[in-house]
Amino acid sequence: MQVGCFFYSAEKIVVNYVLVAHNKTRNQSEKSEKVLQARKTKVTWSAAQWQQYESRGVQLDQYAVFENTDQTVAWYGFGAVATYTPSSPAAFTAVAAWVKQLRQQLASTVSSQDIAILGGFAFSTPGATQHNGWGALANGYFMLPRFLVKRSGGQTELIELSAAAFASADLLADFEQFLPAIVQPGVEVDLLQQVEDAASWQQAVQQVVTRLQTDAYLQKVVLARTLMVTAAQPFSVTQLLLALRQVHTQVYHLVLKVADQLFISATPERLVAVQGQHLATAAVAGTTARGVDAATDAALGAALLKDQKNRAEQQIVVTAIQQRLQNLTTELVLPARPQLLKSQQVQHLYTPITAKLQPAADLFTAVAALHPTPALGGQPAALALPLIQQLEPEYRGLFGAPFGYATLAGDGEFAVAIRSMLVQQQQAFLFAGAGIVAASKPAAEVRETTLKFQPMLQLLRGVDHAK
Ligand SMILES: C=C(O[C@@H]1C=C(C(=O)O)C=C[C@H]1O)C(=O)O
Repeated sequence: MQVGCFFYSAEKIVVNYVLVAHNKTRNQSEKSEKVLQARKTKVTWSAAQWQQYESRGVQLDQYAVFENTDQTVAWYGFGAVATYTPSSPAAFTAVAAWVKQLRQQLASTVSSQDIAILGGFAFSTPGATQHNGWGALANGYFMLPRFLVKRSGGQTELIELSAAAFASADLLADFEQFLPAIVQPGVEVDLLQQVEDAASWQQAVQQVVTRLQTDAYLQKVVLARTLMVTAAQPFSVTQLLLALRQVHTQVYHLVLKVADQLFISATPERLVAVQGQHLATAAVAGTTARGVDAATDAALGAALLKDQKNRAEQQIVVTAIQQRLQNLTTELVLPARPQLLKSQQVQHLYTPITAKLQPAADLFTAVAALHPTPALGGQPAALALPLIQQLEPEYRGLFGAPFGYATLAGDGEFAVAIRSMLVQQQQAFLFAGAGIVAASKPAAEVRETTLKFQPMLQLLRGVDHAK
């Protein structure tokens, strides 16, 4: 299905408009004082109408997008009723507690399945001097949107959330009123300058390889590098999002805009999805290029499936995920051999994994157990993460971290925010990493990360040049 197409029933139905707390939540609501109002309506917007709403929405101080890889589930957040920056090392527990608190404050018959927070965690806790360009996003950032658009099961719904009375009785009119009137124009930008750290990064990779060859315990370290791109004019958020949907299909689309900072990811990698007790995750690691034609592409894929170094690199991820889910789940199911996961520029080894969550576990305990998998951190994490901290030139911020949505009912999905960048006015910081093992060749890892910059570079070059 094309992104941005909303051709559903022509009728507008206001499902809920409830202003009083129900009994169950009254005590907690009184304690936390605020009461969260919610109402929703089914919507039937055309693609053009949706595009208009989005290009107005991106001018708000907060805008967020989560679209899953086949575009069957999507959440969009326009503005925020509340925001949360999880600054402690216990970020996952803190966000879980925030979601619980929101659920207790909900004073509406709109289902908690239809209300979600959106946003991303930081990859790690920033050190005192490590914030670099991340600013307000340095610790991760979550929002409970003021207006949510939810797309799932072939339907699109608009949900309004408010801590005060609604502006009018008409939800759609409130939405129209809330959005800035002017559509952001799409401007052509010239990429002026690219600053990369390939040479020094290659040396860091060599250091890691030496360490891997001499340290009996260290198996894998994922090292990332950055590319800074500066343009003559500020990048247009609207143009970037247009290109994101146009160029990158079959991947997640993740967007978080806070004031003048914009984080974008076109990642193929799921961290974890939870629906009821059902959990789905994936081990994604090992990389090769896409071929110029079908035959070359298939040959590259077949070679990757047979390659011992890449198979070992990916098996480390599979094994770690199995171990980490052991105490949280039952009925863990996974195929014996990896498959291929293909996106625009690269293909990976991929093992989908499903399991049943134990009653005491939930989406956030699963995120906490899994992040970072050895696909982004290394193995063992206790040795790999300090090396990353020491050798990487830049703080990762949201790069490689869990980004997604969580409903107030407890379901949700987090992707691993790779193939991503932070855009601020006319500057963009791109991130790309590669799993290093004892058999890695530093020059090949530079080529691999150069390839992994391409998805975001394409967006910066604009829709016209993107294909
Ligand atoms: C770290 C990145 O990708 C990860 C590393 C991979 C690898 O080393 O082969 C493959 C997929 C991702 O899990 C990235 O794209 O920046």
